[in-house]
Amino acid sequence: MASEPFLAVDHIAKHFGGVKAVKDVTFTVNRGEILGLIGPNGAGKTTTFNLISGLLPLTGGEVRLEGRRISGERPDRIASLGVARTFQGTRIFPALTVRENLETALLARAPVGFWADWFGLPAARAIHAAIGGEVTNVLDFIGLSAQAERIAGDMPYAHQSLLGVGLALALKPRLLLLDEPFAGMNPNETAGAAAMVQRIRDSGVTVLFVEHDMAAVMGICDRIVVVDQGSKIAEGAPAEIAANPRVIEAYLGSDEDA
Ligand SMILES: Nc1ncnc2c1ncn2[C@@H]1O[C@H](COP(=O)(O)OP(=O)(O)OP(=O)(O)O)[C@@H](O)[C@H]1O
Repeated sequence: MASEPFLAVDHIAKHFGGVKAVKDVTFTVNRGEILGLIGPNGAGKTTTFNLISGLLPLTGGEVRLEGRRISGERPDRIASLGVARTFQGTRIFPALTVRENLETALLARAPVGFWADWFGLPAARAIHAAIGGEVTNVLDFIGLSAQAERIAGDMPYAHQSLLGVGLALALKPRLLLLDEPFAGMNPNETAGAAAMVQRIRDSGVTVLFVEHDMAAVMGICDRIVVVDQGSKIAEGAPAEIAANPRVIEAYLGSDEDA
């Protein structure tokens, strides 16, 4: 029998009452690849992310990470197994600085109790010192070192989006789900963020991402899965997808301008 794929999305379905947001979608993600999940508005992409990360219960099917069923587990459990994600519109702490955002994410992961932290016990100090180094690394990785002391909510959206990626990276994931990482970015920012996604993959993290910027998707994905109206309509290398008549029709038949 072939060995289990890194991530197996196996006949998943999600119905919201009468709305079949995801009907019967199956695909796999190989370890170390960048897989793009694309499709017109309302195709079911974000719902698929929510099913993989455990934010929503499945109506049918299952999701496995290295052969182990993760669907049905709580989102924090799935995160602790190495699956981190970002959100459309970002979920940063807008009143905190960039550094404080990352410290908060790293502290949430570290085994330090609230009271030990509060009283500045030596163990907590040691953890803070370790976290300082990690914050520096993540800041460097997401290209926000110069913005470390800025209030996150005051930054342009593109920078907030990078910080969202940093918060996910702070969890030291093996699989990173990025929901529209290039939204609201100009071409220069998109190029920088695309290079960052490739660096993330090169550091050993498998990446699954949803994105509307077709040039960026075509440029950095190893493979692409296309969904439309809750169903998978195509899967393949970027060049195959770009030439696929069903994909072209799905996009031309929608209001999508991407
Ligand atoms: N909580 C919900 N309750 C009811 N319907 C929902 C819910 N979430 C999503 N839907 C519906 O499910 C379908 C798929 O939505 P989803 O957000 O997954 O699409 P998407 O491909 O991510 O779209 P977009 O590109 O616009 O973000 C849509 O018809 C949407 O209206």
